Formats: sequence, structure tokens, C-alpha cells
Amino acid sequence: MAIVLGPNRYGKAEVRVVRVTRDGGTHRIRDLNVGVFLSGDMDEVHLTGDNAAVLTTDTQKNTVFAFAKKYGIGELEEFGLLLARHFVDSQPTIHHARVQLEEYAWDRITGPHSFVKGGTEVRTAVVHSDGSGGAESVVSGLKDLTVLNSTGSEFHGFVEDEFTTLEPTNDRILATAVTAQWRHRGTDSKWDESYAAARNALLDAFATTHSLSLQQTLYAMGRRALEERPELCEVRMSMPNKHHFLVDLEPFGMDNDNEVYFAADRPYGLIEGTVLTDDAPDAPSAWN
Ligand SMILES: O=c1[nH]c(=O)c2[nH]c(=O)[nH]c2[nH]1
Repeated sequence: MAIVLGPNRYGKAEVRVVRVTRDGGTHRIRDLNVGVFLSGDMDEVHLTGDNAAVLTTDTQKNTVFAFAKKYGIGELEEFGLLLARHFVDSQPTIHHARVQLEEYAWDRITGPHSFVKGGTEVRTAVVHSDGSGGAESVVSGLKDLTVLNSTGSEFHGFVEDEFTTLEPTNDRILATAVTAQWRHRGTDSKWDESYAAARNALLDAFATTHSLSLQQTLYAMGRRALEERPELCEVRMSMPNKHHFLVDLEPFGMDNDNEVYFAADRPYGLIEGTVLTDDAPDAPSAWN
């Protein structure tokens, strides 16, 4: 039996870069968390410790800051593509780059240079590139988009075995924190417009679907995004069921007509799924 090196990559995780753009006295601010992960001719560094092929993770981090200065931070996906292509194009030993990005929102308060941090929602992007002219993929998304329907949700007809205690319901709160990623067919979408429209499609489907299960809602959301955005071919979602349990007020001589809930934080159901068009090209490297 021989022991061999399997798939590997290396890079700098969580480069926190804040870019201020000064437009006269008016400032704009972008707040990103960038991860760079590279792979290529890395047998020697693992097998013998020869670092000749290694572009250091320190250099990768510096490149993120230098690009933020040199090119500014435009659309999130575009910034990721710029970085990913640079690493592969400039280094003969690097054949594949993955750049993952998170963006945190800052909303203007008043005046030209004051901001308040946005909510918990985070915009995300993952870019893979084998270099200019090579295979590339772009996955956009968001995480922690927290939503709630205070009615319009039922859950019944499920399996009942000897351990089942859950009561069927025709009216419950449905709440979740959506993490969603959507894969683009190409690498030339209008990124900001596409992001806003996909987000709206998810939100609108959540709000307007009369839900018989969170699974059904998940499918309706992914489907809506794909129907409305032809530049997309696959949506992956992870949605915790933020359970709201009716409080028993009978001991106090009161009824509870779906008015008072206990918001439990754990354990929670975790509903995950993929929705895709039947012509979606295979793209394993877009996700790995
Ligand atoms: O929408 C739901 N899906 C489930 O699979 C499930 N399981 C559960 O206990 N509550 C719910 N709700």
C-alpha cells in the first residue's frame, strides 16, 4: 500500500478589507471579508517542504488590499474575478483560484461620512477561475436573511410513530434565516442588478407562498429565482426552522388564539435543498 497526496488547496482566510471612496467630501464605504484559496503544483511543498512553487498566503492577503486600492471595489463578483484571474495568470505554479467574499452593509446616517451597520444579512459570492480564458464559475448569494410569516403556514399529514408528539397545525408562525447561493450560467451577469432581483424573488416567494411545509417554501423560493432570472441555473438553500411554539396560557385561565409564542432557539429543524434547471451544466468546482 502506498500513501499519496490527495486534493489540496491553501490560502488566506478572512481578509477583512474596508475601502473608503472619497467623492469630494462625500464618502462611500465597502466592508468585505475575502478568502483566497489556491491550488496547482503543490506536490513538492507537501512531500519535501520545497517552497519554490508557493505564493505565500501573506502575499495573497497583501494582494487583496493592493487591488482594493488600485481598482477600487466595484461589484462583489467582479472584484472576486479580478483577484482569482490575477493569481492564476501571474503565477505559473497556480492553476486554480477560489475567491470567496462576504459583504457587510453600512447604511448612511446623515451627512457625508457617517454610517450605521446594516442588519445581520450578508451578501456573498464565490468565484472559481482557472485563469483568463479557462474554466470559471460564479456563485452569488446571501446569508442570514431572517424572515417570518405570522400566518399562512400549516404543517400536518406527517408520519406519526410511537415517538411523535408534535400536534398537526393549520396555522403557525413560519420563520427562518435564509442562506442561499445561486449559480450563474456565465461570468458576465450584471452582478448588482442580478443580486437585487434574485433576493427580491426569494423574499416575494417566501411571503406569497401559502406554506404546507418549510420544504415546500424552499422549493417555491428557488423556483421563483430561477423563473425570474434566466442568467441563473441553480439555487442551493439552507433554512433553519425557527420554531415558534404556542404558550399554554390555560393555567392562567386565558386562551391563546395564536397570539403568544415562545421563540425557541434550539434545537431547530434544518431544511436544505437544491433547485435547478434541467439544462444546468455540471459545475462541481463551482461549489467545492
Ligand atoms: O416545515 C416543517 N418541515 C418539517 O420537516 C418539520 N418537522 C417538524 O417537526 N416541524 C416541521 N416543519
